[in-house]
Amino acid sequence: MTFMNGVLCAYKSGEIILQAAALTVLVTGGLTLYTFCSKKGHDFSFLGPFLLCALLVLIAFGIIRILFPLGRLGSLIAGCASALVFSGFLRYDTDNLIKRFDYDDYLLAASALYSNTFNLFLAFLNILDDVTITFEEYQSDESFHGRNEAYTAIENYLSIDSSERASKLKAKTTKGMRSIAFSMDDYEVITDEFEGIKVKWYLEKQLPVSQSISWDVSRDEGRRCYKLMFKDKYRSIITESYIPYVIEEGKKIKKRNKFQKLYTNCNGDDRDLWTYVTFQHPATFDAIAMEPNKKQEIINDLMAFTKSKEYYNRIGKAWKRGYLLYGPPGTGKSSVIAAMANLLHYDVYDLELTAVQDNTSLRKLLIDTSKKSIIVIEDIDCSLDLTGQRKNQSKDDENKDSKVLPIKEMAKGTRDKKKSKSKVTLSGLLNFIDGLWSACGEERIILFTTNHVDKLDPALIRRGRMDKHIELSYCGFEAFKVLAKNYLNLESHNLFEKIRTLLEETRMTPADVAENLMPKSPGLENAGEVGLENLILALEKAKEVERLKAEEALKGDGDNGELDEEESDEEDDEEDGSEGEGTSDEDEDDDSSDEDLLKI
Ligand SMILES: Nc1ncnc2c1ncn2[C@@H]1O[C@H](COP(=O)(O)OP(=O)(O)OP(=O)(O)O)[C@@H](O)[C@H]1O
Repeated sequence: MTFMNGVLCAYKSGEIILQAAALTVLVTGGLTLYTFCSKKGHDFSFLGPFLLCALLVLIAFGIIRILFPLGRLGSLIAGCASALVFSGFLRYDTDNLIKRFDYDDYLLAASALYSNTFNLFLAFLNILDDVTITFEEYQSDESFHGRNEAYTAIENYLSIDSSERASKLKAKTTKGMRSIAFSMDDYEVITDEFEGIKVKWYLEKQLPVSQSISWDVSRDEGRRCYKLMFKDKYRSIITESYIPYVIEEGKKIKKRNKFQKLYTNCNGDDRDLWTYVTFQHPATFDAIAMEPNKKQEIINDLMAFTKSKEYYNRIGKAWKRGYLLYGPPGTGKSSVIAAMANLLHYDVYDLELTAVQDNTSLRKLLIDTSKKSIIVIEDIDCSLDLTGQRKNQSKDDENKDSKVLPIKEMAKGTRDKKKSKSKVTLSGLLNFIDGLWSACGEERIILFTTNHVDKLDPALIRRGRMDKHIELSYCGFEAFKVLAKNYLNLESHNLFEKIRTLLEETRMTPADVAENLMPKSPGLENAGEVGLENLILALEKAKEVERLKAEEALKGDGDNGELDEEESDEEDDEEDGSEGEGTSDEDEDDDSSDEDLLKI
């Protein structure tokens, strides 16, 4: 009984235990005194049968409460009734001890008195009991594998400092998490404090009700629930402020601990649509060389998107946003994607269209992406042939007939052969972006990159599908300053002005600027100056090459006159035809283009 008492007290707040103990001492002392004082007066032996009946009723009520929990009111009634019954027993047993028991019965009388006092204490404990809120691990209305999000958040929240707060801990490593996670063990109690209010968290393990075979291993070993205990007077603070706070904090901790993932659909394994590796790209917006205003605009746009759930609901649109990043190679398109993922802490799904068999597979891939993710299709102009097939088909046939294939055509032939396996259509892709299926899952960013924005089908990149078009261009002076700060830790230098002039006169990608700035040997003393001089040399060289090219072009124009013009026209036509691209085609085929099979 003493042991049981100890266990029970461990799960109650100290204040309640003290109050219950004080009440017990008061009632026990008062009744004993009264019985002693009325030693010769009243005879309480008549109470025996009544108390026995009352005890049986109490036991029956207890069983009913186990089968049909009657909530707080039930425990209040049970507490008051048992306080009365055991006060009666105390009175009755003390009376027996004084008047009827002889020396041999004292042991029995002492145990009876101890048991009465203990039950009285329990009754008071029951009356003064804390409010308890239970958070089940699995909710009955959720899908078979669904875990209660609140339970997971609480688990994460309690894992902070749990190694100091709980005496028995569980340690686990989870795929995709940064470190070993400690959490309180079953039947452990952790005390927490919120705005000066003390609460207790208790982890209870419920044994499985049915012994039926389940494929879900985690559920076979029994479900768990967290019980939050607090005093009734704090009910509103706890339910309105503390619990939302715990859940919010728990989610943040999960986000902090979680590794971002980089998924790919090129896995060669039919079982999993996506396979992933840990996403560890270090790019941040601070390191992106770009006009500061433009950079800030992108950051603001992304942040606004993450907070726009209500807004998207109100206007009746799926909560997703399309970005088109375009610009020459080496201007930082991939780096911006990585910076976006790091800023938002989203997973990245790198969708390789050439590996998707058909529209159905594309839809399956979409459904299988998680929320809070960025779906990327890089170099979309290389993945898709967007100008319709009829013209290309005839061109392909022509190519097949030709005996000697130029290297470019041979390469294209191999690529097309690979592409022909895929039957993804433009309409399939458009549906992927903003069709009915695109609304499965929320908080998603769809991102296309291209080096040739002019070659893309307008339907693919119209506003609404690709909401924001971001051009990444050659390095300007502001972008250079970011690179100089990052690569050389230089914010100003007397060579900056010269570089500014050269950058205005010639075009160089941020990738090339970065490469020139990068110190070539570690620990160089004047690395900053050497880097800047390297860049100046490279810029002057690039300027000279551009000048020579321009001169040659001018000279060529003068020599060849009209003949060259005709030839170049023919070349252009050929090129347009062979690549299957051109705005006029798009216009002609505008309506049918959505339905056309894309060569992937
Ligand atoms: N705007 C930029 N800011 C900072 N670094 C850049 C920028 N552009 C390019 N770089 C540097 O150049 C390298 C290549 O850039 P990145 O791959 O992002 O260019 P890209 O435009 O995606 O090229 P591609 O079109 O060929 O894929 C990066 O590793 C990065 O270090």
